[in-house]
Amino acid sequence: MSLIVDDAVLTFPDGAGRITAVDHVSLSVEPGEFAAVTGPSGSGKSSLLAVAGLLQTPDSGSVAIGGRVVSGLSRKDAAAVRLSSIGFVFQQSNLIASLTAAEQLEAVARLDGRKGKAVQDRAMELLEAVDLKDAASRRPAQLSGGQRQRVGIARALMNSPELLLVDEPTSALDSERSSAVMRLIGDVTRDSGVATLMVTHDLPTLTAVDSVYEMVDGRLSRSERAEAA
Ligand SMILES: Nc1ncnc2c1ncn2[C@@H]1O[C@H](COP(=O)(O)OP(=O)(O)OP(=O)(O)O)[C@@H](O)[C@H]1O
Repeated sequence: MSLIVDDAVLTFPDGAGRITAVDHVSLSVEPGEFAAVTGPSGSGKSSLLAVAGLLQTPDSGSVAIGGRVVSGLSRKDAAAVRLSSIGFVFQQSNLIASLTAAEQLEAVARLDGRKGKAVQDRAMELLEAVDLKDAASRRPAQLSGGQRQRVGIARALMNSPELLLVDEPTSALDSERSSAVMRLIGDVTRDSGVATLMVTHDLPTLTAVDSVYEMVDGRLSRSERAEAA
């Protein structure tokens, strides 16, 4: 299994008490599996992604990536795991305005201490996978919203992560572009063997996913929609 969340609990201070954002959640995602979590606003979806992405340490329970328990690491070690093993795709593509599409990807490798021809080749290979090879030298202002999101997806795969975490990737896109981005995430998940966990409100596009979970009040359950998807 690429991702195993085991009985995770995450609480936040709330006035005199605490609010339970993630309530005894267990979940596993296999290599090449595209799993989606839906649920109402405030149900804990982003908190679950933050736990899986080592941005929040659970109060109890554990997170394992590629068979290694990674919850409870020091900040420095958690940052190293994030860089080497986890790709993030956000609601907005969060690209750097001054860099070309290829440079956005190369910058990630540089953070990991890698540069040169192998890195440039990997960036071009990924831009080709998201159908943007011809746009490699364009800057974000010269790309459409959907193209920017595709650069963001390619960038998240640059360090060949075991786990891809995706937060509402289509909230800024119209329905046609949303479907294309979903299909693309499904394709790269299967082709690269990464385990993908996505949070979304975007129910119509869930046909592209392998498994669907629903989060309500911090608790996660397998959705009946999984059968339909
Ligand atoms: N940093 C924080 N401090 C305090 N409370 C928080 C914090 N982050 C989230 N919460 C609370 O935890 C609960 C779950 O929030 P979360 O953002 O995970 O939900 P969500 O399902 O992702 O919502 P949305 O769909 O609106 O993004 C909410 O009650 C929220 O107010």
